[in-house]
Amino acid sequence: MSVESLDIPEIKIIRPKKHGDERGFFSETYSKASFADAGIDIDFVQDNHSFSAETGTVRGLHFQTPPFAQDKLVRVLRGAILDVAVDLRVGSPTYGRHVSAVISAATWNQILIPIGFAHGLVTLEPDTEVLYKVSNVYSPAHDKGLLWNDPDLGIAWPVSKAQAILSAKDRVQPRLGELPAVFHY
Ligand SMILES: Cc1cn([C@H]2C[C@H](O)[C@@H](COP(=O)(O)OP(=O)(O)O[C@H]3O[C@@H](C)C(=O)[C@@H](O)[C@H]3O)O2)c(=O)[nH]c1=O
Repeated sequence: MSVESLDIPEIKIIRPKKHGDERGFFSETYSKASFADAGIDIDFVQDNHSFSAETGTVRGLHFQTPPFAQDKLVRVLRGAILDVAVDLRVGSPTYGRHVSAVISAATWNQILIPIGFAHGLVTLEPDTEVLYKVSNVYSPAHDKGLLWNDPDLGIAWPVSKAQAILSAKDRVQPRLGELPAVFHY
């Protein structure tokens, strides 16, 4: 596998090897040992799988607060997403800034989003399935959001507000300036 840092260096793109043959392919999509060799030593405790029927489905931006904060390792089984991570760590040189990357079944890449970031995605194809590992259990009381189209974030989503398909809760999340300081650099 290869590991590459994005402009916010804590966010990594991981490309597992894909062994193709006449039957199809084989891939170690996660190996604790290989990740540890690459300096990524995270205990993942839960796998999440989401399916979005329509192109332009926006999920996020989401994070869980301590003591239930989560690292996330995201990949796409079918279709494609634009994945976005926003730095929420107060005191970070990249606080409030974001990175985005296309993650797709075709490229077989993954994105690692550590604790301290809000995470969101928009589907770029219909019938997109996302599978991601998280390092802490789901805690509804600690599950928080940030408004996906907060102008202060300046995220170039490929969908307009009118086109985006969102959950009811994600239409009304707080803006960055309204979030309490929960993560520190
Ligand atoms: C996140 C989560 C949700 N649920 C339930 C709650 C709810 O009834 C249903 C759908 O939840 P949501 O609307 O929060 O699903 P969704 O909007 O897909 O939430 C996800 O968005 C992406 C961007 C993330 O980063 C994830 O961590 C998660 O927050 O699933 C669980 O049972 N376990 C979980 O871990």
